[in-house]
Amino acid sequence: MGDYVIEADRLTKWYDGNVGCRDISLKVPRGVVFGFLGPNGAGKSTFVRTLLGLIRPTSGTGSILGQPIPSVFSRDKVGYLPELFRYPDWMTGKQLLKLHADLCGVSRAGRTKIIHNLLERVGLHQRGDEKIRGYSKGMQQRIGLACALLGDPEVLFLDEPTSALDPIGRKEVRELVSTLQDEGKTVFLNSHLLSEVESVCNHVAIIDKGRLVVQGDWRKLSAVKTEVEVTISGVTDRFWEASQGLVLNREQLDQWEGKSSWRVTLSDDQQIPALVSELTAHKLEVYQVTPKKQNLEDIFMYWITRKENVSDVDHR
Ligand SMILES: Nc1ncnc2c1ncn2[C@@H]1O[C@H](COP(=O)(O)OP(=O)(O)OP(=O)(O)O)[C@@H](O)[C@H]1O
Repeated sequence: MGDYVIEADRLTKWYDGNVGCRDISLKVPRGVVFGFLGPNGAGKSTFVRTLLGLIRPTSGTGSILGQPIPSVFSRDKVGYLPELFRYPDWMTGKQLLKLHADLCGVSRAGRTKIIHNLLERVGLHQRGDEKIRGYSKGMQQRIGLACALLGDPEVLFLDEPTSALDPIGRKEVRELVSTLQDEGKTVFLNSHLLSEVESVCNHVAIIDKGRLVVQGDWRKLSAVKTEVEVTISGVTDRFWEASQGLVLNREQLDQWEGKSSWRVTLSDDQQIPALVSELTAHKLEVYQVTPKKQNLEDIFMYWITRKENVSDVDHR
């Protein structure tokens, strides 16, 4: 089996002439948490459902765990939490898990313990005997997560796993995802919550209007110039003129008691020492030099709002 757990080659799905996802090629290495991102309607769920064999691709190919899709073998080792799910609400949480255990062939021996552990894992251990109709949305999402984990899958597809959860629940699911990764599982995570994706994923793919825009380690996808906040005193126009080659742009943020703070744009972070040297060479008093850290949201917005779509494929 290759190093890639999920592979797609130009996977395409059209719905009656409307694009669902188009020409998406990607490779997900084993053991990573892979963030699959895109605005509403970008084609994330379509891509996942196509990979899972729930809908037929119009063209292109894919494989999970080395098995071409759709494959019964790979489904056996895959857990899936769909975005829109509805469970029989007359069942209790435990009954639902027993039903799913039957469906995915979990052996009867040890089943009670497995279900008990799963309920504990998703924070529902005291609510397993209650009917699902009495569950809150967040509890329904937790029981869905437990269903996805039944059968101890090697690969998990989680479509918006925290959309109904409160901040505590989100933190718990983040921790659960990290634990799953520690156990060697591969997690394919669709989410709009970029701050969450940022904290659990290194690898991401961003799609828009059905097409892949970019993929790779999100910290390396930054194509935005470096921004630095500086607080100085004694700055003159002469200084800015002298540093034209270095400072690509500047914006004054504040001014008080002879000091001023600026947001300065440099071509990259290698230029920060040069900026500091330039400031001191001009005998300016430097109170603060703080590079602005880019978060996943900055990077997402950059790639989604830029004019031309360029694929930067990085499978490391
Ligand atoms: N069953 C369907 N029939 C027709 N069009 C569909 C169907 N499912 C999705 N689409 C269309 O395909 C496109 C991609 O939808 P999809 O649900 O895959 O996007 P998404 O990125 O998962 O969106 P969201 O973040 O809002 O869940 C949208 O234009 C959507 O309207």
